[in-house]
Formats: sequence, structure tokens, C-alpha cells
Amino acid sequence: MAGRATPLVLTLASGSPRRRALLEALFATRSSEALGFPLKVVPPRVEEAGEDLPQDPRELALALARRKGEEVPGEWVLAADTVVDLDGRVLGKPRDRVENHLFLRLLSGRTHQVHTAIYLRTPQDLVVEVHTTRVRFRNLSEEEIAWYVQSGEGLDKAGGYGAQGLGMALLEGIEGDFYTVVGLPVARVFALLWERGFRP
Ligand SMILES: Cc1cn([C@H]2C[C@H](O)[C@@H](COP(=O)(O)OP(=O)(O)OP(=O)(O)O)O2)c(=O)[nH]c1=O
Repeated sequence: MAGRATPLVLTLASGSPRRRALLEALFATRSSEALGFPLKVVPPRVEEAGEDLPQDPRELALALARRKGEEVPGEWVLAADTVVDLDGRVLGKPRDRVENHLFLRLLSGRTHQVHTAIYLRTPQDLVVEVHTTRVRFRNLSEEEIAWYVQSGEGLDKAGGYGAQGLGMALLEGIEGDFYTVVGLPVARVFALLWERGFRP
């Protein structure tokens, strides 16, 4: 249409339904516009393991977010990676229910860190940074852990739990941004987009 700028589209380089839902919530005011929804989702195909990856949990999150973002074409591209860090030990997505149980036993009664790295490529620049939130778990009984694990909720999530779901029952407290735990520091992403002229 003459005189009207082409609306900007952000490509989310992620297969995570959580990241998608958070961005959709952020962009909700645009959902009814004839201009179209400013979000496109392209899950990256990357290997999230390998000897060439850093051991340090924060560096690992940064390397993986970068790897995901570089995989996906587009002018405005956002990728992220979330790592659960228990005193330097990385707890990824549990392989199965047995490992999920083990992870929760490790997390029980202790404080861990959740690092979410973001990679934002824009027409102007590239921002790669990591955000950290501290999460404290209650003392969990074996029975409680078994109850949670059988729900299956933790299986596709770093550390084996979802703070936004049933996992809320496991938490004693959170210090920092909640959305960083769930997979995307939304307010920071919003600010970065806004500063660069992208209006969600
Ligand atoms: C700790 C925690 C993690 N998670 C999720 C967020 C991420 O989706 C996932 C961590 O795995 P990631 O590898 O960061 O993301 P992903 O594999 O789900 O998606 P993609 O790589 O395509 O972007 O764990 C929660 O949903 N809630 C939580 O409380």
C-alpha cells in the first residue's frame, strides 16, 4: 500500500511453545490488525550437545543461543537458551522419568540459578547477553517428587520442572525475573526491540 511502511516481522528462532506464547502475549495488541501478526516462528535445527561447547553454564547458554540464532535467516531474529545451573552443574532436559526424579532430588531444599541467554539480530546490530534468576526449591519428599514426575510436565524442560505450571508447587522462592526462568526475559526483549524502533 502506497505511503505505508512494510510492518516489521520478528522471527523467533525457537521451537519452544513457551517462548512463542510469551511473545504472542507481548504482541497481542497487533493480533487484530490487518497488517498481520509481527511474529514468525522458525525452529532451529541445532545440536545442543557436543565437545566444542563451553562447560561453564552461562557460557553454555550464550553459545547455544548464538548457535540457534545464526541458524535462522531474517532481518529481525530472536533466539534463546535456558540452562539450569546447580552449583556449576548443568541440568538439561531429563532423558526420562528416572532422570527427572534424580534432578528434582538434587534441586530439593536448595537454591539454583537459571540462566537464559538471548540472541537478537536486528538490521542495526547484534545483541547477545545472558540473564540469571535464582530459584529456591522446597524440601521435597520422595512422594512429592514422584507425583510431579508422573505428570510428565518436566520432561521437555531444563532442570526437569516448569515454574509456570505444576512446578509452582515445588518452589519456595524466586529472586529475579520470573520470565527468565520460563525461557525468555520478556521485558528485556521488549526494551531491546523498542530501542531499535520495533513496536510490538
Ligand atoms: C526451568 C524452566 C525451563 N523451561 C523450559 C524453557 C525452554 O523451553 C526449556 C529449555 O530448553 P531450551 O533448549 O532453552 O529451549 P527448547 O529446546 O525448549 O526450545 P528451542 O531450543 O527451540 O528454543 O525449558 C520452562 O518452561 N519452565 C521452567 O521453569
